[in-house]
Amino acid sequence: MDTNKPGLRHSQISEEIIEQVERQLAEPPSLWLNLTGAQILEEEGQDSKDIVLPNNRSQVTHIAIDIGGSLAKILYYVRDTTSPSSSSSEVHENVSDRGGRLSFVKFETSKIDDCIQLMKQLIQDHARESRRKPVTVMATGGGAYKFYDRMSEELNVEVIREDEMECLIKGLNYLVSCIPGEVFMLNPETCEMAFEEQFHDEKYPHMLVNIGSGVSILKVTGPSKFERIGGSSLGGGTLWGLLSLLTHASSYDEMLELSKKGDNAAVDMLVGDIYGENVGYERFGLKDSTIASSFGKVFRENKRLDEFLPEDIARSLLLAISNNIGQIAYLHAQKHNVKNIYFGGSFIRNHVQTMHTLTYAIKFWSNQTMNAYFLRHEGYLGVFGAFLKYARAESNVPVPPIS
Ligand SMILES: Nc1ncnc2c1ncn2[C@@H]1O[C@H](COP(=O)(O)OP(=O)(O)OP(=O)(O)O)[C@@H](O)[C@H]1O
Ligand SMILES: CC(C)(CO)[C@@H](O)C(=O)NCCC(=O)O
Repeated sequence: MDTNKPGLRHSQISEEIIEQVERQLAEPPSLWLNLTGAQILEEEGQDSKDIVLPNNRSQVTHIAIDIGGSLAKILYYVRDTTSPSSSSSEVHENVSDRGGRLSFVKFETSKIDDCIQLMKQLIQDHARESRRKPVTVMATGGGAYKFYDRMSEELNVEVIREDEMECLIKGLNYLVSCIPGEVFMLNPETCEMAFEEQFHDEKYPHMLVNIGSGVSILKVTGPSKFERIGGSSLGGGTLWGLLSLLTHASSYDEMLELSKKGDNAAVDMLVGDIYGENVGYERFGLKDSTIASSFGKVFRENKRLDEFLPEDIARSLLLAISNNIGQIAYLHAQKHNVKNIYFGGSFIRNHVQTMHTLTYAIKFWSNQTMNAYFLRHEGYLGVFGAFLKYARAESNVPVPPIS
């Protein structure tokens, strides 16, 4: 393990591995649930631009939504007639016992109209069969309160609100315990993913660092026992907002793409910029290539914004925010005596550089004693938790029990 302090200018990650990992994590896969188990369905994911609505053999029976400050995440449950292991033409007779598919879609919260429209369509398709029980919508996140009246009126169904932190923890604990292949670690040297069935003996306590618009840090001591031990307003919304001011990128993914090509040393002040090239402050583990001050070089360069490369700015800001969150996470874990840290929230977007920075920070500061874990459905913990609360109460949704 490299002993350099986090915040190094470059990380030696092979392009090939980055591509490999990011291809594998491109979009959150659908899940299949039935009474005896749950699994990830490895197939093309969906984005709001190419949503495939269920066909008429299937029924959307449950919808959950998590409306945050930046993104609204929808999950819909389709009681399907085909099992994942059968060919698409094979139809099972006893449909109600077969289980069903959970699909995940996200929208920008600013496009809440489109989001409500999608739910409306799913509900209307379901309602065509008058004998069916009406769909109930489970809503969480701040928007469950902000848009409650609108959703109730426009959807014309019961909307049940659930606390966002409770939902996050329910979703996390279920995904970790019940979905094989959901949780992974990143090798801090090579960035290869490591999937293991059992990462650690002690299930509790663990910590969730949820990086959404802002950051919430939760200590979890039991399946539904947790406390919010910290937070930070420097989160995903900060990166998204500042990069939309400072670069021409029009989407979050474009910003992440830019950051891959940048050299943050063009804007960050490195230890070597202060001590002299090839001279560091080794006595305290500060190499010449360590970032001494994020964006610290900008002022003395005396250049206009358009004279800096957007790629360099994107990389610098992503590193600054990820390092800061990694360090706060470590400090909270140390203070609360927690070894295993799960990182969630859409900020991560399964982006290798971000996961690497977080992993590196945790490993370095804890002297290798703490672990950083990531999840394939990182941005969907809350919406999944909201669904589980309802599914549990409803006997007709086959959800395998938590192990
Ligand atoms: N397609 C995207 N568009 C915009 N932001 C994205 C996208 N994908 C990932 N992000 C990042 O994810 C962040 C939002 O994460 P998430 O959905 O977990 O939080 P939220 O629920 O909106 O926020 P909060 O919980 O703080 O209310 C954004 O601020 C941005 O940094
Ligand atoms: C306000 C919430 C909880 C909304 O999800 C989130 O954005 C957050 O945790 N923000 C950080 C607030 C703080 O602790 O400084």
